[in-house]
Amino acid sequence: MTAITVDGLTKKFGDVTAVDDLTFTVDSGELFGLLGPNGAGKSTLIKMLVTLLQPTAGTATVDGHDILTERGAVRDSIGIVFQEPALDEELTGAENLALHARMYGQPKAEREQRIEEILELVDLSDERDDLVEHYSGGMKRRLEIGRGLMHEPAVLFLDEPTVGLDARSRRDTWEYIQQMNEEAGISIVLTTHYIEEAEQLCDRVAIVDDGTIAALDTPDALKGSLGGDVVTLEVETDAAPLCERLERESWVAEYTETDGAIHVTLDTAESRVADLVRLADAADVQLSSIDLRKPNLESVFLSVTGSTLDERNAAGAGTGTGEATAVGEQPAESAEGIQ
Ligand SMILES: Nc1ncnc2c1ncn2[C@@H]1O[C@H](COP(=O)(O)OP(=O)(O)OP(=O)(O)O)[C@@H](O)[C@H]1O
Repeated sequence: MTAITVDGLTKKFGDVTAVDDLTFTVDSGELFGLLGPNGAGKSTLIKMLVTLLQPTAGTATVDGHDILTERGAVRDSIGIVFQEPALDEELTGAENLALHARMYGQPKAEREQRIEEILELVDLSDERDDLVEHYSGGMKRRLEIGRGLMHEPAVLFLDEPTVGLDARSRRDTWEYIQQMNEEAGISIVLTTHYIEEAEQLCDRVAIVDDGTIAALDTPDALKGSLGGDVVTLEVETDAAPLCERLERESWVAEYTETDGAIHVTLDTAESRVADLVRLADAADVQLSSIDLRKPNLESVFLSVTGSTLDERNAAGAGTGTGEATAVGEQPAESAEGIQ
């Protein structure tokens, strides 16, 4: 089943094309990541999918409902957690969830049971009656994610779910996101500019750059597209005899020789290090060091966009809107509020 279909979706702001003719699908139950630098167009895409922004062209369906013609049904089937915190700090955790449930018109009995389930899911049962102002950053984020799940949406949108969190809270939040995806079977679309987040968490990742999708696949397939791991052998003597032997090995995808080193591309390099050392011995070539590098999404980003994500983030700083629309604060183009 398909959770989301995106068909030629485009958004222009004056001369700026924030989202440029995107077409892709998200499967039901999938944890789908939009990875890209600040200003790539991720938030704009999400805002169109959750019906907060009107597309310039194209359309999409969410849980089978068209974002242009069935806005109410789309809104009933989604949960949203934006970058900007949208909790009432002067209420307790449980009260924040109750407020949300009342807005969705959940009956009291159902609401109370759901609040306890959600608090347990995000591990905040013991803090249910503490004021949110006393929560840590990670706890607030967990409560927000839980709140997005209160009305049992089919699809949950998370815009930069771990931005501003320390490394420990980030990892904890990843665990909760994964748990919700697996246990509640909910489809999740998240945006991130953290390589590791996309790599660790997502079933499939779309690399978004300048409003377009530069690559889309599972993290493993994206990394695999680079042709394998790279082992760099630094040599103290003439490399030629070793190159001759590498030429004959079927498990060597390719090798390049630079000054004092041979870079060998191959699959599952860790299982071939001993073979490489043996070949060097047999060729009578002295090695001074061996370095093994696995491709990561950073190298994929570099390969498909021509620059690193950090370079793009630095260049894009100030070009993005820098803020997400908080829940309830819809832009002028949106006719109705959304919670
Ligand atoms: N309301 C707006 N008016 C004019 N330009 C906008 C508006 N919203 C976004 N943009 C522009 O559209 C482009 C994409 O911005 P968007 O916020 O979608 O990127 P992003 O990938 O989500 O980055 P960030 O995480 O920094 O928000 C940027 O060039 C941005 O300046």
